[in-house]
Amino acid sequence: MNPANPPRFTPQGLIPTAEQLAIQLAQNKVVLVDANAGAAKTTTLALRIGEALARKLAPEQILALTFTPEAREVLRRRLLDIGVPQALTERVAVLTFEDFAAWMMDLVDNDHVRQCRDPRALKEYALMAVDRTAERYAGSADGLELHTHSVALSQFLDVQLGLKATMALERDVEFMGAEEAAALLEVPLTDYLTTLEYEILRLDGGAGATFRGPFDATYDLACNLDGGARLAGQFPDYRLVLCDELHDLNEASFRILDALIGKPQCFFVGAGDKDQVIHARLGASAEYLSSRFGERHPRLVRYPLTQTFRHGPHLAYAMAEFKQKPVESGLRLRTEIQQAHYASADDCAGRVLAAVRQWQADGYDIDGCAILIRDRHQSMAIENALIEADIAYRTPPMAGYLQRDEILFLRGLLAIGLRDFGAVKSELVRTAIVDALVAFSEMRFSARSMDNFKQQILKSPDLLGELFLIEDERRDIDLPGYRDVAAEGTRRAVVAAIAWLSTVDPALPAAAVLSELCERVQLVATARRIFVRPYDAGVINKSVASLLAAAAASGQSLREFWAAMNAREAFIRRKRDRKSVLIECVANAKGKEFDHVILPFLEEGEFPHPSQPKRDEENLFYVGATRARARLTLISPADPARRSAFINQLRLTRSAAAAEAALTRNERAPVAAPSRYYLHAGFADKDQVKALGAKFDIARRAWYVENGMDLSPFSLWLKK
Ligand SMILES: Nc1ncnc2c1ncn2[C@@H]1O[C@H](COP(=O)(O)OP(=O)(O)OP(=O)(O)O)[C@@H](O)[C@H]1O
Repeated sequence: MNPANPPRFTPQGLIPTAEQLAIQLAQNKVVLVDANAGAAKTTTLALRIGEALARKLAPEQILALTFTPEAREVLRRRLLDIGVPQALTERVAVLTFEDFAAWMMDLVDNDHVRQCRDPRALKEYALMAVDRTAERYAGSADGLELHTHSVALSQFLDVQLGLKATMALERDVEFMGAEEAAALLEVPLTDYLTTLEYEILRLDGGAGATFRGPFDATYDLACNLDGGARLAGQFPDYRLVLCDELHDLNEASFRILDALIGKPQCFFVGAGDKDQVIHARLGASAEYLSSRFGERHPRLVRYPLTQTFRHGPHLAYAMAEFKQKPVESGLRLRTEIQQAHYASADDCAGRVLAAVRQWQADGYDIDGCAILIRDRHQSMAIENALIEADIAYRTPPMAGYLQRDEILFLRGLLAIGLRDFGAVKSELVRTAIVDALVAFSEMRFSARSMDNFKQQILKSPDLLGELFLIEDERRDIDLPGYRDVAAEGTRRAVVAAIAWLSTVDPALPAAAVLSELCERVQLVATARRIFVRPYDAGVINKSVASLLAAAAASGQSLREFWAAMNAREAFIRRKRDRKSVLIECVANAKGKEFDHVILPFLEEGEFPHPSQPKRDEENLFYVGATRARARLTLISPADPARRSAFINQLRLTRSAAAAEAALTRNERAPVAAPSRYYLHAGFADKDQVKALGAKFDIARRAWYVENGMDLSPFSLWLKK
């Protein structure tokens, strides 16, 4: 520490490490913090804010940005945790990018911009954009594939989001044809043209936004700043801007940050971990951390945060090996890394179950246990094993295996064939089944008639089969060549398959009936057509394969299997209030932490996924493994040749030896004494404690005594 520049802010409850202190005191115009997972980025940014407040910066001149509302709440909480009083914390602008952008856009918006948080409302607009695209380009653009089912609309909404996040729509394509522009931007032509129409609708042809979906405010502000930087002039006078989770930065949010940092009086501190960049599809890229900031601000200074507070040295050192970077842990915690091996998918599920049971047997709460899967198709065997063992589990809403689109589709067919849709109890699942039937049969509907049908179905589930009778209704406008011949074939195949299914004896083995059903509805070919990304289509094949395997393993008849499937769903719903194990996709676990993390299916072909960039897969594994606090269980094939290469990359033998030594070191390290003792002295006591030698901490609004002074005169006010 520089004696000429001692810290003025002393946090409550922790003693900053030398690395944290360096960041707290940094006075450079642009500071980038290269942080490891769990290395207290958020706390450190809060320390920097505390220091600014202690140096009498007005709280209104501080802006702290996050990417998610959850991260925003954590940062607010951390400010309070480290002792910034509530009244001061409330005056600091801690906002998501989207909050900040919406606030700024409000200065130029028309009245009544509709905020669409509900994806259903966005789908309405997406449908209107599809119609406009059909009207405008149906005759002129080759390769136009306009679909209006829910899967196509979701994919379209994803693509338009990606185009905005990367600011690709702002690229100069003026002299290019649409095909060429779409190829340059690496998106399907149909989605590109539909995005253009969607934006015309949304921005009322340039008059101003009429509605905004998620991320649109950020995008609109980034566009505004680009087009002459009109709003930058109206930004509040921020002297300190901070940003958490910089690894989620994309081009649109980068441009907003850049405009903020561009103000001469503004200082910036951002923290991120380039190894946690996993949202490449939303335009997140390690480039911002590694080079873009540097290009814009050649004098930026980097500070490391290597020490993790989440787990002990065993996991810290394994991750250091994995990522070939320094990771340290000062905790006296033996984070265990356990391994188990399996012969088959069912066996893998059995090992997961054993790991959960061991955790319980060791006296821990199963609420703290998370099974993090690479993809949803992997959860079938695991969910079944947990149900059989009567262990409650939770998944995010509609994210269980039985609620995957392709499984909902098959469930819908079975419901019609067996005339038993009433067996599906949840209304949410029922409407999702209708959506899946429409999507996988490549049917065409107006949104209104779909909604009517769903309403009816909720009241009389046995009408489900009628879905295929109303299909022929035209959309609101007549669109010749709107869908291709293959899609027409799918619908016919589905109708024929349903007719066949209703003649099948439900006492026949489920596995045989289901595999014939998949053939008859051309499930694989259809999936390939309706899912634009080959990756998604591939996951569907695996998912259907696991359903067939489960049916075969159960030895059940069709009727029994159908009943068991619905009973399973009811089981999960019933158990929702009990303590439960979490099943979640690794990508969605970012930013969270769990006492025990179980990573199953660590095999080549699954994790890393062969079609995805190696770096992304490595980052995903790193994110998953670093969520663990006390225990990490890695489950991989018994055959070493089939094991995920990630396991070897952890160099567990070597890292464990170093970790043992570090743990001993941590256990022997003296507990550092606090540098100050804070007093419970109110306004009425101020003259008295001041006369006794206490000092006032302006950031914490509290009186304190320096370490080393005689504390006995202060015993009345000493905090425990
Ligand atoms: N110097 C310190 N000494 C002890 N504990 C600390 C210290 N700094 C932070 N912590 C604790 O570490 C925990 C994690 O901190 P924080 O929430 O800031 O991490 P994070 O930013 O969420 O981590 P990640 O890097 O994964 O985003 C908190 O409980 C915090 O109190």
